[in-house]
Amino acid sequence: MADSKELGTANRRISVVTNHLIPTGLIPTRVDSVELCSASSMNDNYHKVHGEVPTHEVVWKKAKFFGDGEGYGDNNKEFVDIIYEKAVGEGIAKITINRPERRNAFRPQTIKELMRAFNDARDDSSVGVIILTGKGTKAFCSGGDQALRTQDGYADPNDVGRLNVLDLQVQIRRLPKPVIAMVAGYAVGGGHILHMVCDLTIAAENAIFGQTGPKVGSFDAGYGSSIMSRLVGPKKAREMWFMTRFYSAFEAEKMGLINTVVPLDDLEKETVKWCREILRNSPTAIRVLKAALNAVDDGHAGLQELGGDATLLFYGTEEGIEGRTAYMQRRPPDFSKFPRRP
Ligand SMILES: CC(C)(COP(=O)(O)OP(=O)(O)OC[C@H]1O[C@@H](n2cnc3c(N)ncnc32)[C@H](O)[C@@H]1OP(=O)(O)O)[C@@H](O)C(=O)NCCC(=O)NCCSC(=O)CCC(=O)c1ccccc1C(=O)O
Repeated sequence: MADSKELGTANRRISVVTNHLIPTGLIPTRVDSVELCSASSMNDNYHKVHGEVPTHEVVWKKAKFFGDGEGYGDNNKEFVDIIYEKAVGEGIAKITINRPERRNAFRPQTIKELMRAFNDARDDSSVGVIILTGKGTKAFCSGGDQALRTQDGYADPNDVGRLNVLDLQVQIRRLPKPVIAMVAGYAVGGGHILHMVCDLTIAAENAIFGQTGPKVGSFDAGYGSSIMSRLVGPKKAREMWFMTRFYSAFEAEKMGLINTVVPLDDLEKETVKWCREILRNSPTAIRVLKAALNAVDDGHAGLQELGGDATLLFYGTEEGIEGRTAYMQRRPPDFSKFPRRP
């Protein structure tokens, strides 16, 4: 009779073969592949060296602003629409939309606060991963607050119409750290788009995904259409937008819209585990990969982000330093010792 190690090896081989044979999208379910190839059954040096991801309880603390906090002082008690926290002793920031009575619908004020928090998390070099979530278990976010919708966007306190969520989408997309959407309950309308622009989505079993725009006289012809098409394919994206149906977490996972589904009670624990797993890896590698994964879709802006990372790395090389030093010393640079690599 085969021992568990042999079974594990056999399962892995079957998994490799089947994953090659079955076109992506037709692989039955995540559960099948996990059964075939469980990481815990792997006994190779890679797993011995890196070990298990720690699962101890995370401790959240209201975030102190890393920089000047733009008038928000040392803590964020002035935030009204969001809660901004950082994990004690680990590089995780958590930003929570805090309008549960409105299913976490956003208004211009919400977006402004979210942008301030994301900006701080970007600037704080102790932060490596950011979680975006909604307060409570009923909704991640239900999109723009329809009660405030005017003829030119969503009314701010001065009655000026704004669609500033579009700026937030760009900010998340360009932020050089992974942003993880942690979704319980509804992620619909503009809330659905917010999870799509995040790098990863971890959903609770009660999560529901969908676009409602064409029912309420709205649409997102920007990232909300193009990124969706990339995630689920052009046909399914048309279905989501044209039909305005809602999809369960399991359907969303099957469609490639999200990364994984976990029991509601485990949502934060699992999300933090994913954060810790990412945080063990090279921040520069993650940064460049995020830029690279977005580059083609984001056109010139995507190229600029990736190109900026190349410059950032080049500044740290002897070759880059020689150029600057020569300028400061008023002499021609000597690049002769630097290889012209094949
Ligand atoms: C989310 C629901 C399906 C949840 O249903 P249910 O659990 O039964 O709760 P309700 O009783 O409906 O809601 C409780 C309470 O919350 C209020 N509420 C919920 N959602 C909103 C909202 N979006 N705006 C305002 N208020 C909301 C609801 O009225 C209730 O209040 P009471 O006072 O207790 O009655 C369901 O709530 C639902 O369908 N919600 C609306 C979903 C929706 O259509 N959202 C708007 C989609 S359009 C959009 O988001 C555009 C956003 C945008 O800014 C944009 C514009 C242009 C380009 C791009 C974008 C973009 O990307 O975002």
